[in-house]
Amino acid sequence: MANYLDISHVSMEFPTKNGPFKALDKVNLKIERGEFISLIGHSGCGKSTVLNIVAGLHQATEGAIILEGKEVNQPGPDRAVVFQNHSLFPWLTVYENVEIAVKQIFKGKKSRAEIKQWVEHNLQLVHMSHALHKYPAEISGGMKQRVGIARALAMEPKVLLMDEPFGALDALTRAHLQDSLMEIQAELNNTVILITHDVDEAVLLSDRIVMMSNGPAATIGEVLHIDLPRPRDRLVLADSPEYNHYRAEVLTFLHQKQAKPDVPMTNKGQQSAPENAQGAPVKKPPELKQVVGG
Ligand SMILES: Nc1ncnc2c1ncn2[C@@H]1O[C@H](COP(=O)(O)OP(=O)(O)OP(=O)(O)O)[C@@H](O)[C@H]1O
Repeated sequence: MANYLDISHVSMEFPTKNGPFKALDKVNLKIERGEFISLIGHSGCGKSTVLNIVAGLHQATEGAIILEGKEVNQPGPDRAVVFQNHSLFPWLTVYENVEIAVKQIFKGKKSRAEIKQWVEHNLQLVHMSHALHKYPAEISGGMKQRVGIARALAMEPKVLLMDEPFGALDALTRAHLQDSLMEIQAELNNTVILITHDVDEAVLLSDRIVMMSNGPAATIGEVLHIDLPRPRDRLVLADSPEYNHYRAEVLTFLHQKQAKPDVPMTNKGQQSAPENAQGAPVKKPPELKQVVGG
């Protein structure tokens, strides 16, 4: 079905002590059911703001979010969010962290046995069945992120919103989670908006990559359709001319069309990270956020 989710003429102005700051200007994006969309752009361009508006956490100054024909302007279980820093309750086990969301959503609709089965099924999807009774402090960062994804999936949201869900993970764990996400996507066909700074991640996972211009008053610069057959295998794709063409298109957008000065500062006062030879951000202290580059 076309236009499952419509981000329609969305502008956002934040009040600041120096007067209003226009972060977004007329962002327009129509997303089909089951589409996997990545949002990419330089640090501070407004990706999280777009996601937070879709999630209902921010109110757009202008425009609207229409989901299945209805305007949404507050948070709801139809839009589950997975953040970069897993948000598990430390006093609950892996199982209980998912169960709490499932009980909230399916109260009165699923029996106790069905709830148990559903929680276990979703944890199985993210390969966490072996750790049901562990506490967050007893599992790795990658595992916590898996649990966060299971919790979001278990809510059966209409749209899954992911804000750099793998940003804090090492490259190998990140690759495993990307593969898991592709498997899950093949099975469930979720509608997903993913924010990422990782060009390879965007090309590997997406049906479309939405590239945002630099702020202030950021908007959608270009949209790239990724017409690679699924299932996608990162090793096969590494040698694929099509894959490398898409990758080059995104890099050209970011580093030529929307190039930033050598040492960019966002208006959050954060300095960008240096990149390695592949254009991936180099690991840096946790207080600095990773960026695509400058
Ligand atoms: N509550 C706020 N008040 C004032 N300005 C804000 C607020 N939230 C975000 N901004 C500004 O809006 C712009 C977009 O921020 P946003 O966090 O959406 O960018 P981003 O692309 O997600 O950045 P990053 O990639 O670094 O996470 C930035 O200039 C930011 O400083």
